[in-house]
Amino acid sequence: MSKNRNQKLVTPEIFHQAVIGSFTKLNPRYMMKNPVMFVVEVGCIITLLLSIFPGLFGDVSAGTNLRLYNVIVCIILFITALFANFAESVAEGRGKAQAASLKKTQKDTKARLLLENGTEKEVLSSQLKKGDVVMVSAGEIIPGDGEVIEGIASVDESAITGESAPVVRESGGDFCSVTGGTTIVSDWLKIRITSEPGNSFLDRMIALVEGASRKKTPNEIALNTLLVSLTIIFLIVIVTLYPIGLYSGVQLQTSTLIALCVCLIPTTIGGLLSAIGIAGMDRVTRFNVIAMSGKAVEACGDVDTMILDKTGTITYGNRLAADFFPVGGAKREDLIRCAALCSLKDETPEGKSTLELARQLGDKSKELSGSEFISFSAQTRMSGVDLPDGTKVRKGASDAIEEFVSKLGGKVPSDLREKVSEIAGLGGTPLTVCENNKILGVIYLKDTVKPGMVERFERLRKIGIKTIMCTGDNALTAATIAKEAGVDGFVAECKPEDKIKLIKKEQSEGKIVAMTGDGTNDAPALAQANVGLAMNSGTTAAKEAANMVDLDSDPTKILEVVEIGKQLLITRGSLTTFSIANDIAKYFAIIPAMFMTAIPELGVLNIMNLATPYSAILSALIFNAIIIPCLIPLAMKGVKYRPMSSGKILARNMLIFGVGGIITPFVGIKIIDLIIHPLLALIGF
Ligand SMILES: Nc1ncnc2c1ncn2[C@@H]1O[C@H](COP(=O)(O)OP(=O)(O)OP(=O)(O)O)[C@@H](O)[C@H]1O
Ligand SMILES: [K+]
Ligand SMILES: [Mg+2]
Repeated sequence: MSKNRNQKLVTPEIFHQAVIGSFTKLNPRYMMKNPVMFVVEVGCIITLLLSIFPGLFGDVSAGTNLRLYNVIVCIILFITALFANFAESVAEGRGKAQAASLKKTQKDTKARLLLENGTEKEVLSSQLKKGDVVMVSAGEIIPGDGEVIEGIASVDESAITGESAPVVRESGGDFCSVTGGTTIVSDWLKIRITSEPGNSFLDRMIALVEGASRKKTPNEIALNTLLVSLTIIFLIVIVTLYPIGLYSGVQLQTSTLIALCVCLIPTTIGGLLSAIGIAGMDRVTRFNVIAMSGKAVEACGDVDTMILDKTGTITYGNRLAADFFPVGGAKREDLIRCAALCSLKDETPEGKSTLELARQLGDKSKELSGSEFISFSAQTRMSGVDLPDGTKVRKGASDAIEEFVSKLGGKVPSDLREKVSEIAGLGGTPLTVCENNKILGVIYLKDTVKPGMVERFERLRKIGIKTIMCTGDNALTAATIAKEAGVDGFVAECKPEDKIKLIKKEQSEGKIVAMTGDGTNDAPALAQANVGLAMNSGTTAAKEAANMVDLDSDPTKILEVVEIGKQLLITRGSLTTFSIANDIAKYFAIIPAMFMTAIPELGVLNIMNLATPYSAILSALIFNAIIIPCLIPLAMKGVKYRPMSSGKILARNMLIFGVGGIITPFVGIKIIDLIIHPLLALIGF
């Protein structure tokens, strides 16, 4: 995980940039995108005018310096707007810092383009087009995103993943994808470029972490609408207060009305909203996951169902051959020989380890010239070889082999089922081996459930997420592993298209579905899922279909990403509750103080016992401003939560942030009042 990524909330550099950003974002054209803060800015401009022409709107003052009062309100409003901009700039700054380190990787490098006549031509990496084929050898930088079409090499991807251990990339299979900017450490690769210039993975990643391509998410838009409605309501309240004041013999000054308005509109959440969203994406990036949009991160928070692969996700995935069991009276040597024969060219972990075990047991079978190898596919669930003499040797899922043998007129030995069940009962994968129409026996493939899985699924269950394990394995193995890992459900003998069916079924019940995938096979399912997390090592098709990519290619990462999404939603909900509760509390703090002199009965409501109306208003306004930077750390880090159902989380947070939101301003405003009242008294307020 992001070991070399900066974990500090704000570095001096980010702080510096954010201060500059706070001012440049004051541009009204930019502020308008955030209507709540725009109202603050308009208020600031009006009070500025009133600082120059105090009598502009016919305000009168009884004994106090009206101009000075307007100046003070104007300054506090200005600072409020700056604080909100600062929050957003800090969040953006963290992304920009990451983008800067990525950009270092993005320099133009030389590339060796292979021409059709077989010769090489040196070009710049920026000139490479989709479909070009390049040669890259040890020590050279891979000039663009692509797929390996020949060769096998170890690649240092630390430039983008921060992970220093090199990874193997090879043609075919699920580890054929390479990213521009990474370096080949040993051997060579022939690569077909898969991205157009300027639209590489790195380009898109930089744009995303910089926030350049950030769009408001549907939830943000909905919340914004709510905030705007509240703002309009409070504007109306303030406008009607003026005649009410006149009627009861108080002439409220324009600055007071503006101050009151700003205190009442939801500036806290208005100022922190985009920072919360950016921070959510940033937190995902820190886990070395690139989210293609804020919407994707947010969807994580709504996930109800998580679909996980068994092999490689729940288990280690390097299924190792552990033993050979002959059936139907076949000789063990024959079983081992055939298992080895059909694994000679099988590059899967299953194939490699079968061959290895066979060799350990003394097998010496060699490739016969003219043999035709049939590689494994998830569709057929078997692999094998057709020998020059026409003999067909296969290994694969037992039901697939049984069908294969039956078609050739063979019989299924009576003791096969028993052996298969025995292996499956241990959570292992049985691979049945046949030579033409004769079943010889079973290979026992062992795989282990990763440690800590039970706890992780338990956590997910508590937050109301259902986990379903998908596997191409037989039902018994699936059931055993599912039980051991503690998933809620499983689908056995699952083909790629079954995954899409499963996703669609869940979605038709109104569920939000998350899944991970690596191969091209997974691309349609990744696209269908609400949250699709592709492995960086996977094929380009899978990466393009997904809305998130894990640079570390760790399929279990989906568990963390979903929790980050949940945390984003909880943080936003909590701070919205806090903000609105705050505003209501301020109402009760200021109104009695304002009307106290004219309507002494209101004195009963003045429970806070604030010194003077001026002190009350300015204390509330100051509190309103400083609460924004005080909440930046919470907005960025996210509200801590314990795994429990959404309903419980909501109730708990309503209590903490709602009640807290009502109490905090009472305490805060009172303290500020105690501090500023003597100062105000000095200048005649
Ligand atoms: N190299 C192989 N040769 C022949 N058969 C294989 C090979 N690898 C796997 N199989 C068989 O095909 C089945 C399906 O494999 P597949 O990789 O699609 O799913 P899986 O690895 O069991 O599950 P998951 O979906 O979690 O990866 C396996 O259960 C096994 O019986
Ligand atoms: K407010
Ligand atoms: Mg598999």
